[in-house]
Amino acid sequence: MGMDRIAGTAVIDGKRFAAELLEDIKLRVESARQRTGKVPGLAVVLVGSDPASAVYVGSKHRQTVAAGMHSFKYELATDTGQAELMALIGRLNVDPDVHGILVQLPLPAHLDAAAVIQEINPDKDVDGFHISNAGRLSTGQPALVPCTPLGCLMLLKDRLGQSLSGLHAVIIGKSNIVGKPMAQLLLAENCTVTIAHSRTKNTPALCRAADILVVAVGRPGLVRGDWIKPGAVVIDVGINRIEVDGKSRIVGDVAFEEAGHAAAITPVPGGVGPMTIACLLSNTLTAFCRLNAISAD
Ligand SMILES: Nc1nc(=O)c2c([nH]1)NC[C@@H]1CN(c3ccc(C(=O)N[C@@H](CCC(=O)O)C(=O)O)cc3)C=[N+]21
Repeated sequence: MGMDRIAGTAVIDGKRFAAELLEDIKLRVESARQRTGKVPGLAVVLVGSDPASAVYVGSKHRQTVAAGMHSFKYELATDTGQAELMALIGRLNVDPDVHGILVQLPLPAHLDAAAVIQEINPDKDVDGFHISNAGRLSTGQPALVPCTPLGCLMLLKDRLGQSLSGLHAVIIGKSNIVGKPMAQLLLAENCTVTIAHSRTKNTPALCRAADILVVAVGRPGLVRGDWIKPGAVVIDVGINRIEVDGKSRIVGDVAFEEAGHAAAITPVPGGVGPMTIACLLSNTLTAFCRLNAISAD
């Protein structure tokens, strides 16, 4: 995989990996279309007008179409009620042209996001947020896996030569969306997994033992150079908007310029972010193939 270097450290090019994955998905979408006469379809539901969410949803729409899939966008008013949203999910669950359903988070505060997610047909839950998919992942059954940790795992395997067995992975962050599913994926790869979080007492010392360090907290520069073991692979999931000299910039959770002794690190932007969207499309194709009982390639 293409990558630049800072000193001896490889900068993992997630943007390029995601672009290559998209090309591969495009070929497999065409193959699936020829075998079934049908086209995979992704429905994205956006409630309200959060500008960042609108940008992400626009990007998802463009890439879905670029991969040869159908994209259905539902843009609902901020004051949409719970019942109305649940009814829409109910219709998408049984719509034969829809194979993936994504409800953009966060939802406005008056809506019960957990209830909405549990309403999604688990076989169409391309975010992998449904309890059924979380349970499937943690018990080793075929699941739809949350996109961000799935993308992180792909980058790690590409970097470390597929087998992660026996490596010590430390994950900072215990969210249902990144930290916990990341831990399950790495356990399934036979890593030794430690999860650190805001109440962990000796996080820097734990990190210094990590062969693989995954950081998903949302605090710019949290991880300093001396938290990183020489030769470790560092995956920075953070996306933080900060002001530098009056300009808005996006940075991760790792002090990137202090990581010169890591073997490799993902940059922000251009690392994990683009992989999240590529994995969403990959999950939509996976869902389509399972719903149609065909193989994925
Ligand atoms: N149901 C749901 N599923 C999601 O997957 C979901 C969501 N809700 N809500 C919001 C977060 C955020 N998210 C990102 C996807 C791609 C980039 C991405 O491609 N970032 C680029 C560019 C960043 C930029 O310039 O804005 C990068 O890191 O290089 C970032 C963030 C998906 N999310």
